[in-house]
Amino acid sequence: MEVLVEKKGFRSVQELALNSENVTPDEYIYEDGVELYDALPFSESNLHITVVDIANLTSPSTAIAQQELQKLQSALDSCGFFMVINHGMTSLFLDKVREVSRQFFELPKEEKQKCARGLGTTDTEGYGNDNYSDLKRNDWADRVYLKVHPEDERNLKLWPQKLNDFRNTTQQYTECVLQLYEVILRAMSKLVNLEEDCFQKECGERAATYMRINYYPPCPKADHVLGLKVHSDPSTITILLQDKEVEGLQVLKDNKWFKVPIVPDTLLINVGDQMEIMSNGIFQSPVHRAVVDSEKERLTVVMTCRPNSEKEVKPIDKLVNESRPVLYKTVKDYAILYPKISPYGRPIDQCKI
Ligand SMILES: O=C(O)CCC(=O)C(=O)O
Ligand SMILES: [Fe+2]
Repeated sequence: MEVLVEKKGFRSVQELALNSENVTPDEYIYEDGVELYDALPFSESNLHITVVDIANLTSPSTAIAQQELQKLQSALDSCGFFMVINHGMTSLFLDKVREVSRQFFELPKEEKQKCARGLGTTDTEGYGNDNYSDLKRNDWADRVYLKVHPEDERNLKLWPQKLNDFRNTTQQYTECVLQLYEVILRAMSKLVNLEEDCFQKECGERAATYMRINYYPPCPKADHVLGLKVHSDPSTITILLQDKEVEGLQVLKDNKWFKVPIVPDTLLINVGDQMEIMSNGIFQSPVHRAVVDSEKERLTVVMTCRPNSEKEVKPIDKLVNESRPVLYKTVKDYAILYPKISPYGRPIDQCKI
């Protein structure tokens, strides 16, 4: 397995960072520096991101829930990202999720390789990175990408065997995330005056959740590489656990890049492309990217929730009318297909009618 992976060019960024003797290979380098990438200016200020209180959102008091819904609305209108508090997960538990994720990257190379992804472009699950020889630039990151739900569709041979707590913690985290997911989808349905379970129904039975652990080693040329290219997420929504100390996520707003600050104990949520399609463009998926640090590693744990890959996803009928005609084509298995067609920026632009 290892030989095959090496022969076909899998090169872990983690190893590269250790062995590079301060030389960063060209295929990672943006010559003009990442601040100028796409000629979009960079703001030194942090983006203001609305904090939504899940306890309020689910409060039996209509007035309290309504007030919180308005906050969610303003977050979705302003940048498509929001933070949540009172989500039911303790600080200690979130630390545990980060810890088992980090432990994966501390495993010996041979152990990590046992979980290596296949090499086909649709074999995305497992350990590796998304650096293909036909891309112009590589990302300064390795990742582990695993289907965590539905449980009987887990590909357990790609899960690390030597980490005792990995499976339990991931199981627990998945359960918590699925609950949160439901609360958010219900709230978003309410915001567009649909039945509360409408978005969930649109995702089909056995909708999928994937966990993606992003590991960004430090890079001596940090201001000339990207940890993750400019993209929007192909998910319905994405639930992101940030690194505890090291910032790196940036969001595009009004043609400027803004830093997303770390707020302890919150989770960060963003709209994905398939929600944009279902909502007929009422909710928009934000464009974002990750930068890396010159000295410190960074780790994020991302849960992407998305429709069943067999389900046709299209704008919901009730959100189509004379003033808002159908804006998107019907798609199927979007999360696999579209990023391959357009690995930069917003593949969803190709679904616009
Ligand atoms: O690591 C981050 O901050 C961003 C991760 C991300 O955008 C993704 O995994 O889709
Ligand atoms: Fe993303």
